[in-house]
Amino acid sequence: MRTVEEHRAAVLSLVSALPPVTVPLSESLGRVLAADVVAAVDLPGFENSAMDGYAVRAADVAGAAPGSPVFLDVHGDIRAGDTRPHELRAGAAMRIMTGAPMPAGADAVVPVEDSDGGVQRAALTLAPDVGRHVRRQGEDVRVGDVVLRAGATVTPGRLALVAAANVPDVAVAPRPRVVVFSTGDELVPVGLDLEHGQIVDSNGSMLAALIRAAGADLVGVGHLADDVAAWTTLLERMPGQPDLILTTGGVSMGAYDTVKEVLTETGTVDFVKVAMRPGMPQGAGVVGESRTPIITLPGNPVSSFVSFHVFVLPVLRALAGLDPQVPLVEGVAAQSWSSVAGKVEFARVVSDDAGVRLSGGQGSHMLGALAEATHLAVIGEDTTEIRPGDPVHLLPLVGQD
Ligand SMILES: Nc1nc2c(c(=O)[nH]1)N[C@H]1C(S)=C(S)[C@@H](COP(=O)(O)OP(=O)(O)OC[C@H]3O[C@@H](n4cnc5c(N)ncnc54)[C@H](O)[C@@H]3O)O[C@H]1N2
Ligand code: MOO
Repeated sequence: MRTVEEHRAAVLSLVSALPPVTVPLSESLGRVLAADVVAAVDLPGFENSAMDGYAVRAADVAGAAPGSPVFLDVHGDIRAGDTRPHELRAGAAMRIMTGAPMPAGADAVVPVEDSDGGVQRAALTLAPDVGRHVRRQGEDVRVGDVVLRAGATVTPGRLALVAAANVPDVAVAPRPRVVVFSTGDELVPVGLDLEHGQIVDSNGSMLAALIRAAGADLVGVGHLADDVAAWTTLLERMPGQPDLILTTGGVSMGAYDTVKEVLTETGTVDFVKVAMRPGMPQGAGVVGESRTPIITLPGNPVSSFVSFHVFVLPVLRALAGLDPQVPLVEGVAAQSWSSVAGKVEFARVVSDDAGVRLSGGQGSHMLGALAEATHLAVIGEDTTEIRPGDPVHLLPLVGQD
């Protein structure tokens, strides 16, 4: 039997990083930056007022106070967006609006609330310190500063920073193109009437969602019956020019495990047992003239879900040029449970302030516990018993808040 690490290394050896893509900033939300972003301008780009009021020389209004105003002539208005150069004469003030450029010679702003609001001549009742209510050029960001590092995910706040830094396009990690095939004669699309013996193809919906949540592009999804001819045709003409093909089902020991039968014949896909629970039967290799990487996941829904997190997610990350390994987080067990010796167990758990608990029944067909889980608890092959208070390594689930 292969170890989890050995099989992960085997699937990772099938892929190499795709080149980064450049996208308009408006399309970058949620994407991972592939290069540092460098500011094209200072922020603020010029010295400007933080308040609606009067631009002054602080020295000209020293001594102003409520009840003992200083009177200054007002030499015009400066509005936000005014691109003309202005100069403040000694002993005068200019009305200025929030965001408007400070006139040369001014070094402070008196808010309009601390005045009589005069337009020709104003009574000012505040003596501001030098620099008061003035936003200095470059105090936030300097032109040439790295404002975001490669690897950062673009959030609305970061997007605002890049826009303000006047950078219209960003290099981001590519979205790998993935196709998914569910296999098995028992599968029926969701919403149709089920005959006895039939089930809904929930893995198709699940894997499509996982692929999208992992930041990849789903470029094809389908169902294949356990039919060798259909498979052979498909392998000759794979739609969607995918970077990765995923299948679920048909990889264990059954007499009708067609995926295994057809792909074994190609000689380029290995079927192995991995020392893990769930997710023991796995397959991986390349298919077709394009030698497209393929990962064949076991059909049991929980096995498929766990295998996605343990093997497919690192491959998608590697294709996107990211560190394949998602960091584990630490939790503390709040209950006891037993784990099988000799296999790594990926238990479906809830982890919150109350600690780590199993999220429900752990059968590899049990979707109830999957739906409630926040993490997979990674229990080493030598551990057979988890007790309350034990530290637990946790793999965060894709798409989980
Ligand atoms: N004799 C043995 N039998 C089994 C072994 C074994 O080693 N020896 N391994 C078991 C383990 S572990 C797993 S996991 C499964 C893997 O089976 P397959 O990958 O061949 O998957 P299927 O047989 O096609 O289906 C298994 C199970 O999952 C349901 N299924 C399949 N596809 C879907 C889908 N798209 N959506 C929802 N549910 C799906 C299917 O109906 C079966 O109940 O093999 C064990 N057997
Ligand atoms: O290992 Mo299977 O994946 O138990 O369900």
